[in-house]
Amino acid sequence: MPVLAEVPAERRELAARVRELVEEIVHTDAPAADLLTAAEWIAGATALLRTARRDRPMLLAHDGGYQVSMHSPVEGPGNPLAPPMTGLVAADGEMRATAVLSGAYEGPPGRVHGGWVAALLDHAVGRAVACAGLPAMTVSLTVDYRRGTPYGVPLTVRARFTGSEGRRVFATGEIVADGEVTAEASAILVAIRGLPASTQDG
Ligand SMILES: CCCCCCCCCCCCCCCC(=O)SCCNC(=O)CCNC(=O)[C@H](O)C(C)(C)COP(=O)(O)OP(=O)(O)OC[C@H]1O[C@@H](n2cnc3c(N)ncnc32)[C@H](O)[C@@H]1OP(=O)(O)O
Repeated sequence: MPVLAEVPAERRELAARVRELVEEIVHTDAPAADLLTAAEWIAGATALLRTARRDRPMLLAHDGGYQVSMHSPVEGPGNPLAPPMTGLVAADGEMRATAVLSGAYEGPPGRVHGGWVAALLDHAVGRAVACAGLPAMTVSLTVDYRRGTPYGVPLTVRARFTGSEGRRVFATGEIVADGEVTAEASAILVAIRGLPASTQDG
């Protein structure tokens, strides 16, 4: 699988602008005519991109010294669905990254939707075990929501490999906002044979 030397700046830029767009869509009180005008502009941009559509998303690129899944919906700097994760550090079975989620991720009022909290943690445990040399898929994820996870502020996402038994791989993780743990996870993953060695990089 080819790995790009870096995330193309234009892809990062496009995804960032779409994230802003999504945030404004959920906050705007613009009149109906302006909503329709914006919808037409967006349709134009979509049509432009569709003229050069790939069959599959482009996957891996280097970013800040690490291989990232460029279009992952959680960490991907090129995917506007992803918050994304930044400042990734992953080595020896431990990972840490930062994510800032906008109001577009709201679940309970003023707080991040629990499904997105779980997505961050699922991704984090996958990252942690991959950088322990055991690329694996989650088969069980238990999340304890300790307090509301705020949006609009930096969240520290951490996870670590805690052991393995046969093909089962174990990991824990947590999200920290303003020095307080908001959610904790424990996960069981199953090691996948035959994944490319690149997925074992930090
Ligand atoms: C690629 C990009 C790279 C980018 C650069 C690197 C970045 C790298 C980080 C990326 C991070 C991504 C993070 C994404 C995180 C997801 O999104 S993971 C996706 C969500 N998970 C899935 O889709 C998995 C769905 N499940 C499956 O496909 C199948 O269960 C699996 C995983 C293939 C395993 O099936 P299987 O091979 O038939 O194995 P099976 O015999 O059922 O189970 C194996 C063992 O696990 C146990 N087990 C199975 N299920 C359970 C369970 N629920 N509870 C407890 N034990 C269980 C079994 O009892 C068995 O134990 P033993 O008998 O061996 O002791």
